[in-house]
Amino acid sequence: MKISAVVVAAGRGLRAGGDQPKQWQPLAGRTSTFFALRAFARHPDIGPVVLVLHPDDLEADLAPEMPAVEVVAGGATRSASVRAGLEALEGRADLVLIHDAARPCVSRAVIDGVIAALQSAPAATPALPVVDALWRGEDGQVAGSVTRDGLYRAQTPQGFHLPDILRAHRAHPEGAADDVELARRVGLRVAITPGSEDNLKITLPDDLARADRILRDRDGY
Ligand SMILES: Nc1ccn([C@@H]2O[C@H](COP(=O)(O)OP(=O)(O)OP(=O)(O)O)[C@@H](O)[C@H]2O)c(=O)n1
Ligand SMILES: C[C@](O)(CO)[C@H](O)COP(=O)(O)O
Repeated sequence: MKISAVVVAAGRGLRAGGDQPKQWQPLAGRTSTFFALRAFARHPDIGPVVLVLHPDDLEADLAPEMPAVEVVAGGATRSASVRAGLEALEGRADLVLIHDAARPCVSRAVIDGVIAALQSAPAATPALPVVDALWRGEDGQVAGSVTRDGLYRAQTPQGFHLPDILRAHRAHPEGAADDVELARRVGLRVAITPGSEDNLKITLPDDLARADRILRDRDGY
């Protein structure tokens, strides 16, 4: 089966702050987008790879050393950006892995876990079980406990059969937090595969430094 990838990099990174969006800030000598893209571009079983950029970034010489990929313009929401990438792939792949450019430390093992699950499942996502106690807070006070049983922290790449996830996006242009949620809205069952603590999403200011440490600790990063 032909496996493609969509890497979404069209957000503005408001929660992370900084003088440019988080996916373009310096990280281990490159950028988060570089490392996220490279994980898919150098995988021997994956291609084509589509990079989704903010319209303002299309003309910018943001990444002279980027892996060779196709580029399309994203939209105002993550879902709109993903859909732009999926539309560009229509008819050219069987499977698609959808990944955040803001998750630069994704490993080959996490990617391969999703691909393996897609051989028998309609959709698959890496995730980590919640291990901490969970509370609801009100006015700075602990107001109650929430069971952690059966709760997971979602990661990417989220994997699908390309026609299925295109159908889900077209049926639900209102979008959702992630593609798993849209897939479930059209009735797809989504398998959970092993995630990794290293596969963090750069979201808040300190996350860049953490990702930097993870990448520099890897051999030949
Ligand atoms: N309109 C958008 C919004 C998000 N993304 C991408 O989706 C991924 C996950 O989104 P998130 O972490 O929420 O990124 P931002 O929207 O950029 O962050 P923030 O909400 O802090 O502004 C990121 O790689 C981001 O670039 C995108 O391609 N298009
Ligand atoms: C897709 C995702 O990375 C799953 O954890 C996440 O939903 C992306 O965006 P969010 O704005 O941080 O929810």
